[in-house]
Amino acid sequence: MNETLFYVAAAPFEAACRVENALGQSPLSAAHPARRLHGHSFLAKVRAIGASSVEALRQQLAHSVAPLDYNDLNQFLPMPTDENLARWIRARLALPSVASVGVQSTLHQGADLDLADNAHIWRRFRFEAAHRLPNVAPGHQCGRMHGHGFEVILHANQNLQAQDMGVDFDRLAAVWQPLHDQLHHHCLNDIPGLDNPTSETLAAWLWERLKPELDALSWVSVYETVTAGCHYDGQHYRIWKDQRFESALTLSRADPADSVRRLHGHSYLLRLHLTAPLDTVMGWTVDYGDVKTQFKPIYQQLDHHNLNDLTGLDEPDPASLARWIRTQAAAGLPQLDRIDLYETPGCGVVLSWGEHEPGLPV
Ligand SMILES: Nc1nc2c(c(=O)[nH]1)N=C([C@H](O)[C@H](O)COP(=O)(O)OP(=O)(O)OP(=O)(O)O)CN2
Repeated sequence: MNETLFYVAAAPFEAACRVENALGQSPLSAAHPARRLHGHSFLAKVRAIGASSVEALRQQLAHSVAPLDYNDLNQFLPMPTDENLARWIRARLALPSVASVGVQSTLHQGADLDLADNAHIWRRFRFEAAHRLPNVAPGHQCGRMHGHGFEVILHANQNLQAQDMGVDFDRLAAVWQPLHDQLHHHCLNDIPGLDNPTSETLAAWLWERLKPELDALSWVSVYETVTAGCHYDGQHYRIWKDQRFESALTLSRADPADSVRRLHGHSYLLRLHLTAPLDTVMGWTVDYGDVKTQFKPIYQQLDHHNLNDLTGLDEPDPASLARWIRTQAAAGLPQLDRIDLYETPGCGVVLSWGEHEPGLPV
């Protein structure tokens, strides 16, 4: 399977806007609050195939959004939807290697656009519920009644066809609301169809109910905990498990003037993605706990260590480190097909070699 390496970077900016043009026209309803002057802590994101370094890409993105910071977006673009902002930043970045540019206006919603204006619109929701997994082995922690603050992301994919806006975030909220009412402050095991409420079962249950309401729905993501969850697209289950490690490094091949040649460190975030068919008895693909167990020997080499001491890794730049992790994890985690490795929040690499949707941006 071909491997794709994306460099990813993020840059924040604070800005005011009004989602209507100078003529008072807007894709939003007349009473929509976003038509009033308001502000957001925006986050711009870029994903590029090839960059001299993650930091270079971050600096290019930060430079591109700098004029927008503490400014009025309507002075820069007539209709400052997240989609148009992504287009504006993409044009200013002018990097041939860019795969997508995203803008999120809040922590809970955003739009990512590729070069052909294929848009990925997403919005995050949350509900609080109890559950237990009835088929796990005796003593497994998830067999006990417990609960989570579950988070769900609804993803919609469409080509924008030059429109200012794709699927309205409010539309995502509207289709979500009846499901929130069924799930929030309930025990999932009591809900028909959720007698074995794994992340996988829940993602498929949500998909079946939402897809007829929203044709553009492309994925449903269920965050069972802050470190683990499942994406489902009507056919494929893709789970992830996050690991954090604290490591020191020097990058001896960097430019002589670059401070990363000095001994420094990062709090890394590693997201392991696995694709596997559903085990219909367990209701899951691979137990998150097993992912953690299989990864433990690798984790122990990474966490609170100097990455320059790792055997078989010449230089611990994020791309080389992600490839090293892929090699080390292959035997224990054969279902692994993507690794996201962030050195700093939003900045790192995505290494993908799976068959299905390597580009899912979140
Ligand atoms: N593939 C799945 N594996 C597991 C599921 C699931 O739904 N699908 N569910 C569970 C448990 O319900 C559990 O609550 C979550 O598991 P885990 O990530 O192991 O939880 P931790 O609190 O131990 O997470 P850490 O952040 O690693 O401490 C189990 N597996």
